[in-house]
Amino acid sequence: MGRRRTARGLGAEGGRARHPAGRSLEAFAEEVGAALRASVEPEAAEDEGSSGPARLPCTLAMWELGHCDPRRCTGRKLARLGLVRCLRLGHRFGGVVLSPVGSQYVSPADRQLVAQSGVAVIDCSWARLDETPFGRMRGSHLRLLPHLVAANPVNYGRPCKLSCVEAFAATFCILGFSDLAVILLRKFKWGKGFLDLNRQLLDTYAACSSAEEVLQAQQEFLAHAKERPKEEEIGEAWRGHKPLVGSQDPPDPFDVDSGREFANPNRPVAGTRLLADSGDSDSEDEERGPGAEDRGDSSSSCSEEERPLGQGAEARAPTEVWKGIKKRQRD
Ligand SMILES: C[S@@+](CC[C@H](N)C(=O)[O-])C[C@H]1O[C@@H](n2cnc3c(N)ncnc32)[C@H](O)[C@@H]1O
Repeated sequence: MGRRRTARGLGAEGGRARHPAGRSLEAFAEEVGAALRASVEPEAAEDEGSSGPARLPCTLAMWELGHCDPRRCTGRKLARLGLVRCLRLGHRFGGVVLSPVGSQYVSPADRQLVAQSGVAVIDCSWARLDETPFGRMRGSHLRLLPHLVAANPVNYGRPCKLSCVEAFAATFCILGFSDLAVILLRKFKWGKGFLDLNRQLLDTYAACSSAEEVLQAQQEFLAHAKERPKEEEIGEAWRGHKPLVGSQDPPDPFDVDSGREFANPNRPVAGTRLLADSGDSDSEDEERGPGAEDRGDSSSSCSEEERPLGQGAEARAPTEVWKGIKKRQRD
């Protein structure tokens, strides 16, 4: 077969050449910091001599099944922004594959694997898992995320069924690379809410050393949550915890053919900007809003197999960075 196509200067191996084998976790962590700085201060990165937008220090990829409304789909938005590359069905991905059919949990034991080979998601509909060809999205490291709660406006407060960007971000937080989570989540108005909602759990999982410890931490958390009736707003969502595969759910509001109006009983009723978005997690105005950094092509996201990896941002604690970003946007 002919050589694989490259896109926008990305190497034929989807940036693998830029992520040298044997790179230490310390070196990776430094690159994470540089990526965050470059994402927050792209001008400063250029002053330091890097040409063009900074790249993420590891590959982010997705198989895109075309189930979701492109305007709402968080994975497609990341692809449009050049932060995620798209994979063809049949393509094997060497890093962690976040999958509803995974059986082992993401844990800090995956740090080296992710630093070396990256993370992929499967951009399909939660309501159409039965017709999703998981066998054609191959990988040796399928992973589930432990219990966390969605913060995107479409599924706010629902447990486990995260959007693509939330799944990537959760993985990076559990692995101790939370700056990468910030780089991705800051592309969404509601993104910081994901970290706020899940901070305690993410910290707990990040302090584990193995998938077994993560499982145990989750079980302890869920057992404790059951004993704590109605203590917190999203408690209802926790009690609704169901397996990812085989549950009888209503249509996924992210889907192409779902109506724009739907009710999510978990969504908060305070009058925030987030609530003004009528459930559209990926609206065009958001992409053009401050900090969205869209590179223009908003109509297609995965037409090419290989997409460039993206920008990055600043080596401060995530919350601090977020405050800085908000201040810059106000100014
Ligand atoms: C089902 S798609 C839904 C995408 C959504 N429409 C969006 O806009 O991002 C979400 C993907 O994120 C990953 N993901 C989300 N929650 C997960 C979990 N609890 N465990 C493993 N992977 C998960 C999987 O790759 C999953 O297929």
